[in-house]
Amino acid sequence: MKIYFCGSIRGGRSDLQLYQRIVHELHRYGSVLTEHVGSAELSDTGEEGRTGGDRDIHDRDVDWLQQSDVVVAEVTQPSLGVGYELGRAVDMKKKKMLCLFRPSSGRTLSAMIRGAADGERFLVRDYSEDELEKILEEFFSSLK
Ligand SMILES: O=c1[nH]c(=O)n([C@H]2C[C@H](O)[C@@H](COP(=O)(O)O)O2)cc1CO
Repeated sequence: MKIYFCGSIRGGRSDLQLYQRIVHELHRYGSVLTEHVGSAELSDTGEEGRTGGDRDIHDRDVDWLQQSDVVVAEVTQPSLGVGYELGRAVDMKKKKMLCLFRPSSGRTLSAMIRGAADGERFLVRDYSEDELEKILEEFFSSLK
């Protein structure tokens, strides 16, 4: 199973430790194409210095998105890139998507994400950090 994980980079790295935990957990279910999202070496400037620059990052990520079987996104920290990835994935029709949001952040999730939930293919799940493992287990066992 190929998993595309979305998390904020240039939108801000305050949830980095949680992304690391999610990436670690996702390895139990398949290969994580976007492991770098959970890398402590990546700051909010992103993959600077990459040959091909932002165009290359964009094209590689859209390609990975196309290859992926499922998309898991941590959407608490608002990020243009994550919103864009989710919109593109919706258009790819057959992908199953899980968006994880922490109400304890005090934020209100964008209507364009919560309002896209259909309870089937596009899931939005409010959670607290201690529920993470259980929620991922439920999600991946529902795919079998
Ligand atoms: O350097 C990068 N590498 C990369 O893979 N991304 C992708 C993966 C993340 O899920 C998402 C983050 O978007 P943003 O940087 O706008 O927060 O975009 C984004 C950047 C920087 O925008």
